[in-house]
Amino acid sequence: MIQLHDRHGHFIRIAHNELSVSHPDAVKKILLSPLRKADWYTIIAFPDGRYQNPMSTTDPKKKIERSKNLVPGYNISNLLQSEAAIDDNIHLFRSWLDKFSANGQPINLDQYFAYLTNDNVGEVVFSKSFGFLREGKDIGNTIQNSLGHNAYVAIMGFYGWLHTLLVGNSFVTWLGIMPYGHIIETAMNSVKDRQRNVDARFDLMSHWLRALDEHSDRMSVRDVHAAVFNNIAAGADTVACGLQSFVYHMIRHPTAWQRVRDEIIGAGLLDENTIVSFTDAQKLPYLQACITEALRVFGPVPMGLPRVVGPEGLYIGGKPLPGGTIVSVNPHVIHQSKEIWGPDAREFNPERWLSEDSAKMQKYWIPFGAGYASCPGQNIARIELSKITATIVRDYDIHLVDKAQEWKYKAYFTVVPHSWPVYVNRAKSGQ
Ligand code: HEM
Repeated sequence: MIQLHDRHGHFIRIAHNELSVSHPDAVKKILLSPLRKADWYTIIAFPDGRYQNPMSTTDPKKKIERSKNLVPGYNISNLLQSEAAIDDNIHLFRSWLDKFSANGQPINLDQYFAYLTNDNVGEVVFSKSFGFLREGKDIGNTIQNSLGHNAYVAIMGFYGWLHTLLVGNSFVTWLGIMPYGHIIETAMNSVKDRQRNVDARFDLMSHWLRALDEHSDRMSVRDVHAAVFNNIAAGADTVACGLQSFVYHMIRHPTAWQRVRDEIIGAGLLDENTIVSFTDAQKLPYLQACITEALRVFGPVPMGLPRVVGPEGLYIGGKPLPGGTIVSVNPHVIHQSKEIWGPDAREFNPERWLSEDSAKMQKYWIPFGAGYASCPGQNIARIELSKITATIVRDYDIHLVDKAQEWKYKAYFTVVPHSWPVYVNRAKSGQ
């Protein structure tokens, strides 16, 4: 899509009634305005159409109404109640890195990042890890299957009727034959357990069950189930990709790696028995610039976010777009635009975020989308990315097994990189 825009300009017709738009005004005129989401989103009602949720709801007003019951849980101070549980998972993750470091064997970080982010999302949403890190394996092939789910959603969203016929119906849900096994089972059991003890911990589910208690007129237990599915589905691959992008680009820029380590040492965050806290990691401007740049140069969502032009039509860059046209804004396309970012748009350059122009650039930085439909989980992502990257850079040296090897990736609604094995070594303390 990036190459097509390079060759043919701001507007690429990608279906009979759909345009991919790369014009700099697209963020403001498409994502930041209250245009209806395209029908593709209706597939997000998983496992079937009874489980409507904010993402599957295309009408902006109804979407905002649905989100209202769920959003208070996502504020930072609530989320930080799960920080100790995230720390426990990062300790487990480090014990795997230490094992590979000790035996000198290469590690596929994509797998271990996926275990870590799945276990973290379990903790944040319903105070339960899925146990991937404890076992050091993809229990029941769940993560592999979720990749199939990711591909299915990206494609079948365009064939809603076929999806309903094949799997998106209550009969198939009742049969219980879909391959989400371990994740859905753990999630459903947790909702059931928690309904007996709403106050077990201050996690997202406790907020949602309390909202259900207070507003049973505008919410049902199915809304809670849908929110749990949705957050688990949206909250692991994405953060894992962000972590991969950070490490992959930083090990190719060793001076940036060292500069972050120096920043951490300079801030006195030297105790290797502790995981760097979110509060401390936030105070490291160069680390934050590197995370921001990793999400820009290769962010987790490479698919267009489609909206429908209202009946009055829309002008973008002087081009008239008739009412009913589907217009989509692809974060990868916007993030690679030389018109927006300059000639080094396709290079990893964290310094751009420390320049005077960074505030102007921020409005084109859309890894989490933008506007009324943007990612509600971005604070969770920021907490995880800040803590995990700071701890890894402080504690490890990482090298590609084959310096010339580029990663490979599978791109659906989210993109999942793989095949870039590395050696990890414990860093000498304070260097
Ligand atoms: C770096 C990590 C992440 C990125 C880049 C990301 C990006 C996105 C994007 C682009 C969307 C769709 C916006 C649209 O349709 O216009 C989205 C939606 C969503 N994300 Fe994230 N996300 C991340 C992490 C998370 C996490 C950690 C969670 C929760 C645990 C989460 C939960 C959700 C949910 C529930 C939706 C659908 C919400 C709605 O439409 O109201 N995301 N995310």
